[in-house]
Amino acid sequence: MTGFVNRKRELKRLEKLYESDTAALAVVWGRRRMGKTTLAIESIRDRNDAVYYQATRGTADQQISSFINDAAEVYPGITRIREEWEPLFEFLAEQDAVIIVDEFPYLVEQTDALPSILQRVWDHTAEKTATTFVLTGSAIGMMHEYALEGTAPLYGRVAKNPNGEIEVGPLHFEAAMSFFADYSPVEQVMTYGVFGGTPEYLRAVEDHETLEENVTRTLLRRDGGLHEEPENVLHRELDEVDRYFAILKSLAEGNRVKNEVAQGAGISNSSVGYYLNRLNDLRIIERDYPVTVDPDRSRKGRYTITDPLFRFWFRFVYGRTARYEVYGEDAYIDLIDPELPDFVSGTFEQLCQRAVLYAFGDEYRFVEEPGNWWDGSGSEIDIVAPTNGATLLVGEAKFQQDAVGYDVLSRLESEAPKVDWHPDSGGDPEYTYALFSRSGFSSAVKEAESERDDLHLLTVNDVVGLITE
Ligand SMILES: Nc1ncnc2c1ncn2[C@@H]1O[C@H](COP(=O)(O)OP(=O)(O)OP(=O)(O)O)[C@@H](O)[C@H]1O
Repeated sequence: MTGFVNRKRELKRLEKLYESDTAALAVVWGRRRMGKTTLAIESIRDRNDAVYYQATRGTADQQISSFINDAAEVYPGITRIREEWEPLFEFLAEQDAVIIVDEFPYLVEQTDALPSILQRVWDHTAEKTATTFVLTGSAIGMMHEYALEGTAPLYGRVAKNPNGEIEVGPLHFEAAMSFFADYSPVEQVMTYGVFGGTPEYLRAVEDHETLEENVTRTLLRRDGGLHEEPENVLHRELDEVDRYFAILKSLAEGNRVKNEVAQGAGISNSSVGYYLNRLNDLRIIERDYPVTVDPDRSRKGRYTITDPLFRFWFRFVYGRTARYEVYGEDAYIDLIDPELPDFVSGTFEQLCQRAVLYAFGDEYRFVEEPGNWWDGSGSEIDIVAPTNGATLLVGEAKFQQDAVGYDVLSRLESEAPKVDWHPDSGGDPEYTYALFSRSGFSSAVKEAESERDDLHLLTVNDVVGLITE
């Protein structure tokens, strides 16, 4: 089994808080299964001043007594303290302890004054010590309510510290690779494109043979471990779940602009924004802008389902289980496999955007993260990367099973001048073209590359190699 992977940045931030001479209150948040517990435990592995308590559902008395038991392993004196949260926390703060309360929302469900109690402990005692309190929670709405929003009781104390808020998101491609290191680059991109970077989902597919087997076993079968996962996450996090289902289904069908999403979901345009924002808080969807546009001043945003597993589920699993049962063993080959290259192409595109930084970083200084560009009249380019000079790098990424032909290059050349970008020095941009392909290039394209300096060809092996090097 793969050991602990990555999370170096998050560990460093926690370590800074633990080592500092001043008190710190930190919140570690992220969707369930992202690895908050694993991170918290790893962060105190070599410490002898840390209390780790994993809250479970139960009465407040049970929770307090479990907390005392766990804390007493490190601070035996705690058994003499009155069995109430306030004096217990004060006692530990006075020892300069590191205190991790995992799944803090379970405690608040029983003791709704707990955020205010903690606030009091902070102001009376903890603030003058070198203690660190870490609260984790996967109920994102609740973590916002208690600590992350401007009006939340603990907000000021968390926000005061630059390392106070630690969001645990999906693992990047290169970290996720450790779970399927034996796969070829194409299989790696496809697996990441279906399962994404949630460690628990990657655990479900490591040590297994093929993508077909993994998808069939975990997602298509009624008893598959991930068969109901997106549904469970939505039910756990949100009210009015039907509306969120309708919106995600609408997005999975290809609607991306707000009013189209609303229309596809059968929800009024004026209320859909609220639901989209909540899904954005959960990091299930995001709003993208053309790379040359300032998001704060643009109305051009398009929504996408960012989490690959959610995207896959809403496209291929939701409402289709009975059909897969009828197809039996052929379900994957007949119904999913033919659509997968198209489905995974968005993930491949994002990886190509990142690869641009490594492939061309020595030659150009990019002034924006490479990203998509589109206008309102049907023109679109997969990769656009403005530089600090006169060059605009433009690229197309193809994950199809055919070699990329000259038509792709011609189209890119005719679309490039439509991008609304000009060099700071004035004048017209010079273009550098990059084509990315899963299945190689036609001889005409290869010949063009050998004759021109402004054309670069990269395969999926190059892309994966550049990112993971
Ligand atoms: N950095 C990591 N490297 C390797 N495996 C990991 C990593 N993070 C998490 N995992 C694995 O993913 C699974 C889920 O992790 P974990 O329980 O820590 O998530 P969580 O965010 O605390 O979830 P929940 O909120 O549901 O309790 C576990 O099997 C864990 O071993």
